[in-house]
Amino acid sequence: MNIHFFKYQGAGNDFILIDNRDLSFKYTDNNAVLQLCNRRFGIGADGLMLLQNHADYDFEMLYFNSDGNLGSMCGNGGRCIVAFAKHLGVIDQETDFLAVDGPHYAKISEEGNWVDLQMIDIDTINKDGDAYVLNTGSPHYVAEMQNLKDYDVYQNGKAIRNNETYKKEGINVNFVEDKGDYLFVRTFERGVEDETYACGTGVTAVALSMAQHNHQIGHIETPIKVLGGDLKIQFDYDGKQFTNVFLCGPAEQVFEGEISI
Ligand SMILES: N[C@H](CCC[C@H](N)C(=O)O)C(=O)O
Repeated sequence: MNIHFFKYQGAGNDFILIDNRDLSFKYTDNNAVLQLCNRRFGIGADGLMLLQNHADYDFEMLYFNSDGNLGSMCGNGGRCIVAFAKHLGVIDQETDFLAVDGPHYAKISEEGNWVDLQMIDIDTINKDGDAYVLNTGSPHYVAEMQNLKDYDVYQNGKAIRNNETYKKEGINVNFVEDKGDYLFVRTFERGVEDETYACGTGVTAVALSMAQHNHQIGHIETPIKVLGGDLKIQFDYDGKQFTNVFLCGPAEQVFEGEISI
């Protein structure tokens, strides 16, 4: 099968994008996604997304982790697929599309490389020891620490993701250092089973957890730095519920090509 693909990245979280409105890409076989995402033998990416038609929405997003399995919601992927939809002429500057965790509204800059993506409302944040655990479309564990720059995110993230509590379903593990003006975040992602340069649902989970932790109420804007760049989270918090949650950041097309599998 010959596949025409596009490569996108959002703050260094990188994805293969395929226009599958004609349903020509058959995804019954995990191995195809695994092979395409492989950084040595394929194109290389943290995940693969299909843009498909949907009767009630501008388009539907299907997201696979680089291990070949259908993932839960991917925030940076969501931002990238909005940029891709604009590139294809499927949308203009605003959209309502469908993802695995439900409908999402997003708006995109005129240049097509900055996307504000609305995330699901959140009303439950649990604790695991000192860490926060919540689902922002994907499950996340959030632990605060110092000297995050030098921390072994791979070994420690992997150990938490595979402990007795999380082993079966898996979890994305986020470490956060409060730098005063911004939060510095590093994430070990399930489904990639490695540290990635950014995780959109992860930094969203971090921003909400830190607001609860610091007893912040009202309209909150949280600047975030990750290994691959800068992101911003905006939301309203009344002490119980997080609403109008937006993940804002860059989404860039890197290249396009053909590959046969
Ligand atoms: N990188 C993604 C998260 C992918 C979710 C995946 N790792 C899973 O838990 O299935 C993001 O930007 O939100």
